[in-house]
Amino acid sequence: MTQQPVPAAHTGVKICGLTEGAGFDACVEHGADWVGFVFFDRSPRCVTPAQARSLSGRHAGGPVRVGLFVHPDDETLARVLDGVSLDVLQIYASFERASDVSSRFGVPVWLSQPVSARPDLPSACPAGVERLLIEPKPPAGATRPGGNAQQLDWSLMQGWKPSFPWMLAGGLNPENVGQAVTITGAPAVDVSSGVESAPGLKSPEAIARFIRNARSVTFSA
Ligand SMILES: O=C(O)c1ccccc1N[C@@H]1O[C@H](COP(=O)(O)O)[C@@H](O)[C@H]1O
Repeated sequence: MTQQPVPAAHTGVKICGLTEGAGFDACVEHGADWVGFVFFDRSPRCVTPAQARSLSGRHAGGPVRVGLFVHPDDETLARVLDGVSLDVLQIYASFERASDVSSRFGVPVWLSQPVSARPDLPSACPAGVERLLIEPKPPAGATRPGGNAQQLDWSLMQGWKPSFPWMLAGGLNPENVGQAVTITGAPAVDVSSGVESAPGLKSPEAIARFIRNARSVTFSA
């Protein structure tokens, strides 16, 4: 029997930390799969629910809207969800809290998994969590757990083949994303600092190049 070619799937791309219209428009124009809004007041990308709603309203449809939260309490999640419609909650929390948020709010939850050595790579995804984000542990003295333009040692991930959905983040940019995908086999990538012209300000040109370069690498579906 003749072997059928395996269709190539494209690498999923999330552009995180949108704060203004030109960056959001570039995500839509160049076909980002997800856009992220940061609800963490120590980030230069922090937005209010009203700002996120206004950006979202620029285009019907378009990328899936992800809200990013750091150890959020229920009140914060409820207040933000009251102000803007989000499709996914990306959180920094324990496995238990992530499962709890998923069942309380009925919105898909993604959970950050900080990694600095191979044993940190998770072998399972907690119940109710849709996807794990693999990113480096923050540097000593960091004021936020992500968005620090810090790169993971991708070689740690060679041969790691999880059976659950995951995404690679940390220090990615248009120049290194192709190599990151090739080495790690990441089905999806997430970027913030690497597509900015200044902290909190996205570069439409860098967004276009990041998406193009991430998708220039194909993997077997
Ligand atoms: O972007 C932020 O400011 C941020 C704040 C707090 C937690 C996470 C944050 N960002 C996340 O980290 C990844 C990687 O960022 P970078 O590309 O290295 O700057 C980013 O994509 C967000 O998911």
